[in-house]
Amino acid sequence: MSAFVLENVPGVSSAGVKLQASSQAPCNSATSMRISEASRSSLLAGAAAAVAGWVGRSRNVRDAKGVRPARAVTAVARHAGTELDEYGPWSFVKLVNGDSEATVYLRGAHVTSFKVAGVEWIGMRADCKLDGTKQNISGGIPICFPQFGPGEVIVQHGFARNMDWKFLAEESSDGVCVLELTETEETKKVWPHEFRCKFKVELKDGELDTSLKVENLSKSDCEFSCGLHSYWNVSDIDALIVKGDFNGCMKTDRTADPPTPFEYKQDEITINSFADEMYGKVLPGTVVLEDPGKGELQIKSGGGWKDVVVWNPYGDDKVGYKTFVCVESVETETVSLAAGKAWEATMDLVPRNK
Ligand SMILES: O=P(O)(O)OC[C@H]1O[C@@H](O)[C@H](O)[C@@H](O)[C@@H]1O
Repeated sequence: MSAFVLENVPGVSSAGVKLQASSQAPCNSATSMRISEASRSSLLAGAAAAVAGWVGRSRNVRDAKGVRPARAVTAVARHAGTELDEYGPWSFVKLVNGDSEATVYLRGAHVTSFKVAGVEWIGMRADCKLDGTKQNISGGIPICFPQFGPGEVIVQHGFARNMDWKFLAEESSDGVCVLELTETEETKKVWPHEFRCKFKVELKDGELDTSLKVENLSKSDCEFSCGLHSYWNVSDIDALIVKGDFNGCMKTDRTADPPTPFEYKQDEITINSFADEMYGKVLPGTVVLEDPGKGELQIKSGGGWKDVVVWNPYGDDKVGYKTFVCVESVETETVSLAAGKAWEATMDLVPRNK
């Protein structure tokens, strides 16, 4: 197995590696778009360099630990690999492992694609832009931190999803990427804490595991709420069944005025109108999306995730409501984290294609 990280290489190498990866299985439209934007001459030069392996590019290509790979980069798309692409307006990491692939943008540490044998499980909204013209990515797996939902000082769903996270090459490896976010002068204006968030995404063959760690690096306690506002790709929202340990939980219809919790008495959720619902304290646990058109997705949430929020703007064609559902792993209650302490939560995705 050879894993590598492609650094910001001027000219040929970046385009060449993307050509190799994309010619086997394009990951998403952004990848294809970037390749089509590349000049023919740099693609050809890059392709030649890739065929020749890393020879002549040893200063440009290294593995996650800084060691030159022992085999040509052309092998990476068929085995576990991790590639940083800094060619376009927003950088992203492409992970491959067997017949699985995933894409993670540095903007928001945002997973925008997870495919197994070509079947996409991540939902992207029709109004999503990956060209840098919109501050946040609409769809995918947005990380809402340090606030889930609206607020007066911090933007809706927090600032973390609107910021560029740092790719940690030294902590990443075959099929694994780790991204980091720390405070800035801007974040301190709205949330006066020093912190480190790390988001680890590990692509296995047929599974994608994520873990979010929040460390309080301040000298005093900090408070936050947090969530993965995950969008899942579905064949048809009307046919979808969401299953989980919901029977007996407290459900809040957040569109009601006032939103009053009541006991939910089923294990299934179906959606046939605008939905913004919170199912309290049903995690850690597994929620399953049963999609007659494509198979099932197990969403296994652990650690600090406690609540499930279901959101779908039913009827809104502009955002493509029919082919996605948000089933979110959330901690809606305020977490109080002492100085020097860490909070952690995991979400693992296990799809089974039809
Ligand atoms: O459009 P956003 O900010 O990505 O969030 C999507 C939706 O997320 C839901 O949780 C909110 O209740 C909606 O108000 C919001 O529109």
